Amino acid sequence: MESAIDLEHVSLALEGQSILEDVSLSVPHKQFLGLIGPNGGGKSTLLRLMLGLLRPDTGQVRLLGRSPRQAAHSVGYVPQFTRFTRSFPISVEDVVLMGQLGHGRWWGPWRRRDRRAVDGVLATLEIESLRHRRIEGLSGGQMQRVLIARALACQPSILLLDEPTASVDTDGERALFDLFARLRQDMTIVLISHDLGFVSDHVDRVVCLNRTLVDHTAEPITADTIAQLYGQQVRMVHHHH
Ligand SMILES: Nc1ncnc2c1ncn2[C@@H]1O[C@H](COP(=O)(O)OP(=O)(O)OP(=O)(O)O)[C@@H](O)[C@H]1O
Repeated sequence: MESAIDLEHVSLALEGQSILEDVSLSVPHKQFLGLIGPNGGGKSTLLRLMLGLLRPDTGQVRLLGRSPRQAAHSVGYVPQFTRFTRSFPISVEDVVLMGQLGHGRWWGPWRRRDRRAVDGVLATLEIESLRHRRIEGLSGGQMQRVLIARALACQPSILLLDEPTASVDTDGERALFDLFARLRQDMTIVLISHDLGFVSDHVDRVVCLNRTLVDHTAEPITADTIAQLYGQQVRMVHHHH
């Protein structure tokens, strides 16, 4: 059986600058993968390739054996929090329903079936009580859960998360990783983080991206390795729970 995600010799330059160079990565079904690396290392760009928002200059990206565009209805995406504007006067329910747009439904009044699907994801994220709240007034942790609920609304088999714990406190982080531990039973997860120590406690495998990709499956990750590869930007702190 093919992998959930397959990148073969992917290279990409943007505005004449090489961003990704000969990146190959195969993520088996239901693997929980941590993607780490310094600022500007190309992590978000790699997710954009998986989403079909960018195309590689050379090499190939396949999700579930198909092109990213063909597989889009099976992929949930949680953007970096800071890239999501919160100034719209819309409710939590509306944001979550938006997760179903582009997944085979036409714009128009929400159907009762759509709303019922939202019941399930709001319960999974334990945010039923926020359903009719405007998103402007939510805390960072609450908003992060809303964005994850939105990504789950299409019942994806691949979930891509760009720094989902960046704007939540330590308790919130722990709660999110408990959630990911449940979700990973049903889907493949790729999670971008700066925090190697925290991530490596929870994921199956860690890969580091700094224009080229280094797979740490085979070798133990030490603070020295990280410092040599990436300087001090990646934290190597083990959190004790
Ligand atoms: N549309 C674009 N045009 C030109 N350069 C871009 C574009 N998008 C990203 N870049 C550059 O590509 C590089 C990688 O950016 P990317 O956002 O993928 O890194 P990242 O690893 O996700 O970083 P961070 O941890 O800061 O989010 C950066 O140097 C960035 O300036």
